[in-house]
Amino acid sequence: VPAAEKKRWTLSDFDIGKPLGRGKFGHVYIAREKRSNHIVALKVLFKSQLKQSQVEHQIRREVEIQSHLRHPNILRLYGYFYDQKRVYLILEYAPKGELYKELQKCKYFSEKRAATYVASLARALIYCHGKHVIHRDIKPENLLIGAKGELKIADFGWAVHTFNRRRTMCGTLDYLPPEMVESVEHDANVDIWSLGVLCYEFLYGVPPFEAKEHSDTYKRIVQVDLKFPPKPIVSSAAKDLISQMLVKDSSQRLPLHKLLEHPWIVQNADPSG
Ligand SMILES: O=C(O)Cn1ncc2ncnc(NCCc3cnc(NC(=O)Nc4cccc(Cl)c4)s3)c21
Repeated sequence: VPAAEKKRWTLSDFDIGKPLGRGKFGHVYIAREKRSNHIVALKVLFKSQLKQSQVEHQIRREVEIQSHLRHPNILRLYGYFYDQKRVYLILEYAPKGELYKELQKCKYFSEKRAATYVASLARALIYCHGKHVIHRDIKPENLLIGAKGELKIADFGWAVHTFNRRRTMCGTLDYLPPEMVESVEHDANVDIWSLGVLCYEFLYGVPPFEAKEHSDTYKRIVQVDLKFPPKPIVSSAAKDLISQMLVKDSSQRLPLHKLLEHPWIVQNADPSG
């Protein structure tokens, strides 16, 4: 709906449908824009909660960043509006829902499915990095599934333009690379680390540095305490790729364009993504 982006949206422009999920800051509903009959997802955020979490600036940055991103594996944010108490994000609807629920159901993915997802995410991140945007919060909870089973990166609430890198801590610890856990300067290579963590979790069903206590996860990340369980059986090519991504020195991580040429990706990823 390109032309409509300039327009001032209000709640009366939409028929609201069933709730799709409830996040930390508010609920997501399926909705239909009345004039175009276009189906969207509407995320409703309470201003009170945004204020007390001091994340209003992040919403504005997210809208600004997302307004320039157009990629088949990035969930569109068409626009936003607000009323007295709430802020509404108008989002592309992902008919097959949340990836993490799919991962919980399957326990772990086949190498073909994992490689196809990782390749599509690598292409989306190459696109973002080309626009000096780093996502910084790549994890199963922020991945949705489109109508054709393709992955869509959602929630750029933690994304930044690389010229103004910030040291704020993100969501769950599991996905943070050493430089963010040690809160030193970080760059686009943080997304390569998180993609490596994601690839491991796709194949084993658990993230690589999981531990009971936060402090133990922190230690395992900064020591890059990477171990591959004996079960499920995973190819050495997959382990080789993961080992080249989960490298402490961010400049030594396998660049994303090299990832797309890695034998495990070439042999297992479905080119259509
Ligand atoms: O996820 C579900 O519950 C289920 N679901 N199922 C299908 C489906 N189709 C589309 N979207 C869904 N969900 C919304 C995904 C988001 C995209 N972008 C976001 N941005 C954001 O939350 N920003 C934000 C919030 C609070 C503070 C700050 Cl700082 C930033 S959330 C869908």
